[in-house]
Amino acid sequence: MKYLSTRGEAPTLSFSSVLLTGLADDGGLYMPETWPKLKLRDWEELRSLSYPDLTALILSLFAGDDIDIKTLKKLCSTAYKRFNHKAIVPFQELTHGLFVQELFHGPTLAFKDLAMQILGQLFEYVLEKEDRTITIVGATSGDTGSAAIEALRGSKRITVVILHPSGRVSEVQRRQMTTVTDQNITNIAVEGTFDDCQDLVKAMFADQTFRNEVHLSAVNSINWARIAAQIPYYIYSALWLGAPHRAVSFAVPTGNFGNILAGWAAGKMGLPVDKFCIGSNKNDILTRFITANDMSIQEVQPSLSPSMDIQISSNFERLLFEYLNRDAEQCQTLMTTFRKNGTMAVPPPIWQAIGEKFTGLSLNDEETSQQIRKVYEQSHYLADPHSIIGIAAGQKFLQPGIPMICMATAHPAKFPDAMEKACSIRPKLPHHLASLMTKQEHSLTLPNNLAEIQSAIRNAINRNWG
Ligand SMILES: Cc1ncc(COP(=O)(O)O)c(C=O)c1O
Ligand SMILES: N[C@@H](CCOP(=O)(O)O)C(=O)O
Repeated sequence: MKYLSTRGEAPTLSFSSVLLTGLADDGGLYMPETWPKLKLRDWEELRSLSYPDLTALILSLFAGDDIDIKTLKKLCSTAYKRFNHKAIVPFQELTHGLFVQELFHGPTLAFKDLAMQILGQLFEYVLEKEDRTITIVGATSGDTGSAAIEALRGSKRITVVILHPSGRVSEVQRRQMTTVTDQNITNIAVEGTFDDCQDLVKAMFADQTFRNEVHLSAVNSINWARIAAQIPYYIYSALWLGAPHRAVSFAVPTGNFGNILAGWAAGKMGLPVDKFCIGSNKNDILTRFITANDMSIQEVQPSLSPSMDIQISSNFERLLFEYLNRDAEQCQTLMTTFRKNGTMAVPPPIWQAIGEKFTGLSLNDEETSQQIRKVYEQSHYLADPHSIIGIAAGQKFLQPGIPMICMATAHPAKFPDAMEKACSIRPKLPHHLASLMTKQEHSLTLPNNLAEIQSAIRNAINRNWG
């Protein structure tokens, strides 16, 4: 299996190289050259597997000859040992035909653990095999950072630097990152937004000298391996609800567009999906695009769902590339003008085609609180301020006879203030995080300045490796 860049000017790479490369040399995102297709007997086999084995099988279709299935099974089994639910990704029917799939039973209580715990295993395996070291610089609006730190802390081959927008993540999210003391971990609070943090990461990838000097790699969903590892839970719940013989729909609270793109990738592999329902908070660029072909960047506004306070959704580029019939030149032109002018003129036929598969709903903070309260009162289900937006989108677009699976992406205890405001309940952190709020924090605060952050990264590398 080979991978090519959405911008068409980077070398094609194998799965392991894509894992270590992160962002393509030409600024594009890697995509599989062809989509692996699941045949009828594959579905039967998948149905009989545990979640870790199902994940290994799906990953083997993307890893090609790079990693054999036996190894993948071992890595996936280790990755999911730290989940505190037997089913790993359990789901339940909330109201008739509407299901909630909980993706937050991993160590940091958000869906990021599902891919990140595997990435940790994959990185160690490939780096060991190639006898290499890397520096990972990640951007987070709250959850990717702690999941990456938890998956990679203590690694001898990886220095990890996480950039988060200063003052724009919840206290629990910040502490999950800043209280970790392993010497390979550094946190930087950037004076800016998540989009600024993500732009800094992309600028570091564009700086070839720096990139080569530090052996830069990525844990954000710009890294294809992240997307690949998020595909299995879509297949898992759909299988239990009748796939491939019956179509399902998914409702996903969306920010960087990685999670929902993984579901769409499952569709490309043959999973019958009726609709993908995007849930946005007041940073609603994706919903504006779906409903009105308005892809214009507005200022990022802090909301009750901080992890979705994003305007520039990296993975939209992957979707665009595919709907442009893989015309990398056109994709490159659209993306470059988008960043230059702050708006993208998606050709109307492409917008219409996307609109046949995707729908969108956005909630402001007041609506988010109301929905949390309503779902709790009606169904006794406590959804966090991100998950509730997916649930609201699922409710809006539910069709008779088509199961709607709403992705619950974080545990409500990560956002106690928002939960208390919405429904007067302050959910408790699970036992393993009981001391989080009293531990000492360690982080740097830096301006949104590439040179200063690169210098801090060099210091982090020196501190870690001497
Ligand atoms: C809790 C939570 N929900 C939803 C999202 C949005 O997911 P994505 O960025 O993959 O669209 C995020 C951030 O990624 C998140 O942390
Ligand atoms: N919401 C994310 C933002 C980064 O998304 P990613 O999927 O590209 O890692 C976060 O919580 O950090």
